[in-house]
Amino acid sequence: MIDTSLGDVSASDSSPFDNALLEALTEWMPRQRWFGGKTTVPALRLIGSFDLPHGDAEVRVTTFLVLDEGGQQSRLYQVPLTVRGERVPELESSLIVAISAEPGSDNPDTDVPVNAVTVGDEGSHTQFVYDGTHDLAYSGALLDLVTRDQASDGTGGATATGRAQISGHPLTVTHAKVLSGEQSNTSIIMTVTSAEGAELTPVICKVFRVLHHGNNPDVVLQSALAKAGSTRVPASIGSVVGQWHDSRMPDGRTSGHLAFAQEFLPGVEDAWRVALDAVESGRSFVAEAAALGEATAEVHETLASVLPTVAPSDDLVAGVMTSMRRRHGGAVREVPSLAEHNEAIERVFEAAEASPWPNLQRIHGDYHLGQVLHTPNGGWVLVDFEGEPLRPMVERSQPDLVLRDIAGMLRSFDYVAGSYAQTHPGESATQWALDARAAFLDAYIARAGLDLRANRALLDAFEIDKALYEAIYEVRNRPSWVSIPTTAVARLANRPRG
Ligand SMILES: Nc1ncnc2c1ncn2[C@@H]1O[C@H](COP(=O)(O)OP(=O)(O)O)[C@@H](O)[C@H]1O
Ligand SMILES: O=P(O)(O)O[C@H]1O[C@H](CO)[C@@H](O[C@H]2O[C@H](CO)[C@@H](O)[C@H](O)[C@H]2O)[C@H](O)[C@H]1O
Repeated sequence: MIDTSLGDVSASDSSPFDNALLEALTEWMPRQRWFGGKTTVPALRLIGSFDLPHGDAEVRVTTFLVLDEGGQQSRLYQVPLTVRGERVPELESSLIVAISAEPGSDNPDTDVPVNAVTVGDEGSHTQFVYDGTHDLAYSGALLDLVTRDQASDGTGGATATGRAQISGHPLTVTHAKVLSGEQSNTSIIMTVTSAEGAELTPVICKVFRVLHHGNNPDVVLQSALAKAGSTRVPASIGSVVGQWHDSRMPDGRTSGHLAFAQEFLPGVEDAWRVALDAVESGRSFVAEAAALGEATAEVHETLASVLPTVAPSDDLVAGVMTSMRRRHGGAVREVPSLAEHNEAIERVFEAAEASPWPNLQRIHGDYHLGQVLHTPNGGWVLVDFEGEPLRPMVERSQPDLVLRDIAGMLRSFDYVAGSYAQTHPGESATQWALDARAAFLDAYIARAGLDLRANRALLDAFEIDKALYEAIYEVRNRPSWVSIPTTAVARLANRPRG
């Protein structure tokens, strides 16, 4: 259990309204996709909150920073809320709670609905609390904070500060919609106009749900690439940095990214969908995989030129191998059938450890087909540089080996074949995946000048490591898919080696 003494809103600051709301969030948060502690009842504590300035006096736009101490590891969540005196029919499905207070009373009569639509007892002092990410008022206030470099000081020492990357361009949000799907954060797609009323390229603003100390690699890496003029990421618009109390820090405070806004590329498909369409219709993916290999090498090259790189000292190599072995142990605990390959895996790890290693540098970190978008004119564009959600944030922010990204994408081609075989019994897309793999590697090697095949044990070790990660991910999230990575572990660990 980590030290969770983050500090909190002092008893005198914490109003009956806050307490009632926290009780409602205890019911509501576990039903949200981004909530991580699925197996335990949350134990929530409010550690701070801040309001965002905006023009509508009828609505309060606020954000609660809520610590969940219910699981093995505490998690700090960002929960944007809007509070309105009137019920809004269009926001009905985003209603979290209605809280009624007698005028002048310290003890509000709280109505915590079992689900968001069974709210009763609405008096003239009822406050309707909505999931802010679905309320246009929140989107407008958030983008204002970013593009106007505004700041907000809140309770419990919490603050939020906008950092525009395009200066002098205040934007008005005219429409906003939360991106649907299985996301670990909440992304809002915003239709925006300029100060003169002209409709501009839409914006996607990712609201980070689980907060971490330090800079988020998604913001750092995409901003650095965009600043370097790379067209392999969407243009960056800006970010929000938060501060909050954390008694584990020397000065009792910490900071981290709260949100990231970038250009939204409308009508694009991710490479996972493009690849599935190809395999379903019997089309090769060789040309697309080659272009992806080249785009990947280009992004790695840019990252190495604008962010630190480091030579593979014995200590660094040992650190990476320790983390691989730790993951191997964890995967065997969660998927015991993997144990039959323990010795073979260890042999690959030992061979990898003894191999020559390239320099370490910043990388994507969780690279797979779902993280790449196909744009009609610009080819492949990469998103979501946050790293593997199951890996600690400090590790994700360190220089690493490009082989981790390469292995991630190679695993993804295998996943296409694996998912195809599941839905087409008796058929195989193995050759389709092998061809895509060869084309990706050839193009990467040609552009980067790094012969990934010359040192096969190192690449095998990273592929095994990724497949072990996937086995853990699948057993926790999609148990019917776990055979895709476990079959790969068996194949890679026992591959004949000269
Ligand atoms: N700039 C963008 N333009 C168009 N679509 C995007 C953009 N950024 C993200 N997406 C879409 O949103 C999905 C989720 O974004 P992602 O950054 O992966 O969020 P999460 O961290 O929550 O998984 C992506 O797979 C992609 O389909
Ligand atoms: O949520 P993220 O996109 O950051 O990544 C997590 O979820 C991915 C699944 O959506 C998972 O990717 C695995 O499944 C993909 C097919 O759905 C496949 O293309 C990837 O190769 C495979 O790793 C990813 O591992 C996980 O971190």
